[in-house]
Amino acid sequence: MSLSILLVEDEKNFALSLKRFLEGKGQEVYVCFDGEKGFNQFLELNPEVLLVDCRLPGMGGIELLKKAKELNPDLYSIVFTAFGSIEDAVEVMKLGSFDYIQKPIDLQRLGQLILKIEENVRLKREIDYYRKKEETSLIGSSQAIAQVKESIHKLASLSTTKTPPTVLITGETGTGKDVVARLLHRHSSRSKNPFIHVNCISLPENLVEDELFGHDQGAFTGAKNAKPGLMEAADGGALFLDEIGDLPYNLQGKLLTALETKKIRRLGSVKDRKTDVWIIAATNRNLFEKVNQGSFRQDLLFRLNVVSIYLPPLRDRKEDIPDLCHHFLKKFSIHYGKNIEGFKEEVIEIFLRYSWPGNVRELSHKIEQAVLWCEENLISLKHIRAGIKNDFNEIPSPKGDPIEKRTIVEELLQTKLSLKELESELIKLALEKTGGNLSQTAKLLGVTRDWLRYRMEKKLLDA
Ligand SMILES: Nc1ncnc2c1ncn2[C@@H]1O[C@H](COP(=O)(O)OP(=O)(O)OP(=O)(O)O)[C@@H](O)[C@H]1O
Repeated sequence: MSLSILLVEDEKNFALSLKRFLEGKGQEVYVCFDGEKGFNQFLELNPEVLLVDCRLPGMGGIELLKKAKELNPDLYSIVFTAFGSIEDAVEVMKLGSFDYIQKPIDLQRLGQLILKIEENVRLKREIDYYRKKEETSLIGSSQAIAQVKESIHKLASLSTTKTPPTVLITGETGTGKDVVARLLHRHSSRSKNPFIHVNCISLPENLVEDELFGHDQGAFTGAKNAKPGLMEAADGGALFLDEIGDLPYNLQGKLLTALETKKIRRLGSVKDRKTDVWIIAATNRNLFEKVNQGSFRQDLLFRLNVVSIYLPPLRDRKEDIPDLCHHFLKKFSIHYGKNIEGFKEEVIEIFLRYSWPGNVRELSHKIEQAVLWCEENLISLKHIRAGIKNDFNEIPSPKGDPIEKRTIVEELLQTKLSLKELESELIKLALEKTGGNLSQTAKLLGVTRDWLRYRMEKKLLDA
């Protein structure tokens, strides 16, 4: 594991020799020679460790530390001083610095401190990971989900020191591709190493290459320091390339080379670096179609598709809906501090009839919204439809469905509007929807045009 370290030290020769020493220990070190620039660099890099000299031109080391700690209280810092004043030492430790050491620096001691920090950072990453792990589980008892779980376990049992085969996860949006990618990593022998998620669609095209492969110092205007890319950051772990279908064509070749040679080359570099990254890719597009259209490389598709996992849309595995409903109900009840026991049967019935174009994500949002509105023991249709006009009001309902009809009528009765008022409101709304066209309004209401005209005239007479 390598730490990202920012070193702010005005003695140039000392700073550069320290950089070499730490890089020799496998760390990524960025150097600045004055406080002001050091702070700007800190804002840009957000390093895990700050090594800073107490006395600096421009902004002093203690002030820099104070500002950096305000922005990132988890930052590890070690402060150097040539003067060894007790007041400085007290202030530095009060600011939560990891240590304070006097110049000339004892490199062995510094090396040990860095090792300790590395251990702490590793632990923190693991804790964060386990926290995340609790949040991730693949719910569902359908045949399709059972098969996906089997694939995850098969891949996990390949506890090999070699890089596992590339996996391509396909399925419509919201079907759980991200969940599967995380589970693959979590159950694999790489679970203690990073899992890095990159959404190829959200990266601006000109930045994708830099993000994935990094750059060397001076690779382009503004590249003041070398920066490792995400392929390097995921070394030993997994890189999840989400929406891979949107990876720019010119980078597809570079990714293919990286996959085949297990080496990457930073922008502006002539040196290849070895990487051991498990690539998991996902897409909701048909990549074979993209190959036919000439926007996706066939050789890359074959390279990615060594193992493929398909997540069918929720409408094709409706038996998962009850389990998912209870899972999300529990999750959001805890989150919003509610005590809701379950769903009225009518809710599950209607959920089973809906087509869920947004898949599990849409179901999860729907339940979150219902939990927010519900102040009773059970979630009923009124909570599902509450408050907002949304697509869900258009759930296809087989004509004459007794449960649906009864629920609507019950809701209407609760409004305490008279039959006359209801009729009048219904006609008004239908007229609005058809832009005042009588024939269409009559059709919408399931009545004849003459009947509609008669009721409207009567309404005018009654008024
Ligand atoms: N089987 C499942 N069990 C539990 N939660 C699930 C399941 N499938 C999806 N989810 C949840 O649904 C939401 C959407 O899932 P996810 O982000 O994995 O979908 P996706 O296929 O990656 O979508 P996109 O293509 O839009 O990125 C997430 O909150 C996820 O936790």
